[in-house]
Amino acid sequence: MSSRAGPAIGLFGGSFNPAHAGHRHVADAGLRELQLDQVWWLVSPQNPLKPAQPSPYDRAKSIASMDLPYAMKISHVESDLNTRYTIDLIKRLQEQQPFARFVLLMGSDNLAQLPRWKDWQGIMRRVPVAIIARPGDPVRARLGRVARHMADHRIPERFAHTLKDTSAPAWTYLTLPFNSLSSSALRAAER
Ligand SMILES: Nc1ncnc2c1ncn2[C@@H]1O[C@H](COP(=O)(O)OP(=O)(O)OP(=O)(O)O)[C@@H](O)[C@H]1O
Ligand SMILES: O=C(O)c1ccc[n+]([C@@H]2O[C@H](COP(=O)([O-])O)[C@@H](O)[C@H]2O)c1
Repeated sequence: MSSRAGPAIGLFGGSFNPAHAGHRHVADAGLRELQLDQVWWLVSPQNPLKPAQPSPYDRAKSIASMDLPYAMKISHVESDLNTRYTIDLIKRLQEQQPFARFVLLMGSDNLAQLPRWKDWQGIMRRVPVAIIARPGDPVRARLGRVARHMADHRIPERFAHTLKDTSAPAWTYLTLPFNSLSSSALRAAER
């Protein structure tokens, strides 16, 4: 690690419609397993692959109600920068904070979906990525296109704490005990 290395920051993007304990499980893994200094809950203004979402400021209220530790913060930087695609956000953040060590956090459903994201290979070249196992189809995610393509760059789970100091491309897959919550299940229960 360079002596000029800045804080290790987990970028945890989501729709959070609403936020729930499954999200907290991912953010906690960022602090505990990955030993990041901070985790930013990035409220996506509009996931390009999802139907229209309520206002990000309304969705953020459900995050705020969770009483987050000091090392976690809620961020509207995607609204402020007017970015919608993760690659564009990462480029802007890396310009703004060249010494920060950004790590992208996501659940395993998003690993399976990653090939549909704008310039996903560019994302992998720019930031280390941590995948947190999620019930559903984790085997497909683990053995899917991204995992095969990036097999040589995978860090074993027992070395996950080194991910933040590893140059991209690098990724790890955390097989923590599952958390089975989802926003869609919560929305369905409310109807
Ligand atoms: N229970 C969970 N375990 C692991 N990762 C999760 C869990 N719930 C959400 N995530 C991850 O958190 C990020 C944000 O997810 P999102 O806000 O879309 O919630 P969601 O529960 O997946 O929503 P929906 O059910 O509406 O698709 C994604 O990377 C997703 O994979
Ligand atoms: O960049 C993309 O093409 C892209 C496509 C789909 C989702 N994302 C991002 O993935 C993150 C998780 O989204 P979601 O809706 O699954 O919570 C959020 O930060 C989105 O902006 C990004």
